[in-house]
Amino acid sequence: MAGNAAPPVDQMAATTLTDGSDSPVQWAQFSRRVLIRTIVCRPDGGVGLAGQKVAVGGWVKTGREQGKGSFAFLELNDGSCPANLQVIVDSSVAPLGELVPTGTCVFVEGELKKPPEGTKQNVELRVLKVVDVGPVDSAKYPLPKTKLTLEFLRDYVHLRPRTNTISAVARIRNALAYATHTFFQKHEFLYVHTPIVTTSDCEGAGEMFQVTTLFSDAEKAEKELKQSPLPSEADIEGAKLLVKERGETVAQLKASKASKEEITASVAELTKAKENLSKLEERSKLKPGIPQKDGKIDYSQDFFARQAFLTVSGQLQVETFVSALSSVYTFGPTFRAEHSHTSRHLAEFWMVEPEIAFADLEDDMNCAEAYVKFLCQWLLDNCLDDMQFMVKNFDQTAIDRLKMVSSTPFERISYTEAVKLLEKVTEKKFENKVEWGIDLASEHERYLTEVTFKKPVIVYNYPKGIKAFYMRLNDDKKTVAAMDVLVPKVGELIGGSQREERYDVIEKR
Ligand SMILES: NC(=O)C[C@H](N)C(=O)O
Repeated sequence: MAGNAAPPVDQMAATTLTDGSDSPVQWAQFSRRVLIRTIVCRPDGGVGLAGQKVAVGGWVKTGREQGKGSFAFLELNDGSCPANLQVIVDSSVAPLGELVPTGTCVFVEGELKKPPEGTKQNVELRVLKVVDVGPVDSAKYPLPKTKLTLEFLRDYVHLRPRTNTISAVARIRNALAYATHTFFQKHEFLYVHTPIVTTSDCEGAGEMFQVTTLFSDAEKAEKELKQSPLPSEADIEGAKLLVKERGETVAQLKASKASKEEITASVAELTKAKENLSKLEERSKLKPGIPQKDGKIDYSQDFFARQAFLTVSGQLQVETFVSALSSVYTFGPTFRAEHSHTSRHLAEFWMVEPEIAFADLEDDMNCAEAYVKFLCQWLLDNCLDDMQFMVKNFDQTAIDRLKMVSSTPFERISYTEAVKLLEKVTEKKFENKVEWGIDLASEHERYLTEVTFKKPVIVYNYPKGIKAFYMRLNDDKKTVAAMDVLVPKVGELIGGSQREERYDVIEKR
């Protein structure tokens, strides 16, 4: 972006400057600019930086010429925070016309100033030099200033990150990923990468996406066969004969003690004939379509010589690591090919899967509760402005819930108690009947957390029939040491369990 920009050399020598103020400007270490976040998101809104020189780069959110074209206001955003920096450019500094269209990329140097009384900004940038401009043809720029639907944005994948919503989501996801690593690293868990392409389907957690090259191989074979037909048997016989003849020639030359050159040349001919034969034989095996054996698809001819899938969970693989490295976690993409189009079903999502050594269900619940609280507090501490945007546009109670979840001890009740509570509910008719043994539906989970307790709830000790084989059988022989964390407006957020360590017990399940 700033490739041919002359760096403001006097300001580059140090990463901080104390130019006329006690609070220094923070220069980025790997880019010749100051992040807009470090200006406008300071507790004083940037006013303490007035008088200091900076360079900033970003994309114009809105721009307008004022004073009969004598200067322009640009609202500049560089993605480091939702807020924009107000930038003022005088017509004597640069032609204003190409700076103002929404979407224009600009890299400018200037001086931070305290704006006149009565304006909403705490600080603004008076441009001294426009270093670089990436102009936009406003007639063709597809993102108008009006609110756009997420559906509409699907057609503008390359520009989506310029929108307030997608950039806020990106910053929030980044914060949550950072918080996740911070939490587990702080507690001495080791981050383990489990395979994304796998032959394991864990507990049968969901429908799997298959990974195969059989289709592309079949298409390639079909195309090749159209271009040149298969070699005939006569072609192959002819090639075999040639190999035989060339072999005999070599033998004769050797027997008659011919010159080294003659023998080398005839060996080369023999090699050529052999190569030609093996090519023909290879091609003669080309068959159109998907390979079949005994009426079924022959996966021995697939890329991995067996069926392979995108992972639905790294759990079983990470369990092998916990048994050697103590506490570990995975954090990566998982895939489920379920045809349920709800906000709770995604074909691709990121999942955190910790495994704790020498721990029981209570440790598991303590870890889950601490982790959820940590994430909520992290968002309040690091992403409040993005969360405020979410509250305004998507989810009115999001911040209230973050505050509540981060500060309230989670209720813990057994499945049996939960069912008893739900059976007593009279003011609401559930679509799914409540009785001991059912898998709690989303409506039940949400009732418990939103109505009964009005806070996060951990339900534990579920009937063994509805839970996975690896969960530890309790002494009552009817339930397993499993738990689900339920939170308001979402329902189940985490599922976990104590692992069955008794070989004879797990073998029977
Ligand atoms: N499927 C689940 O949510 C349970 C979870 N995989 C566990 O570790 O127990």
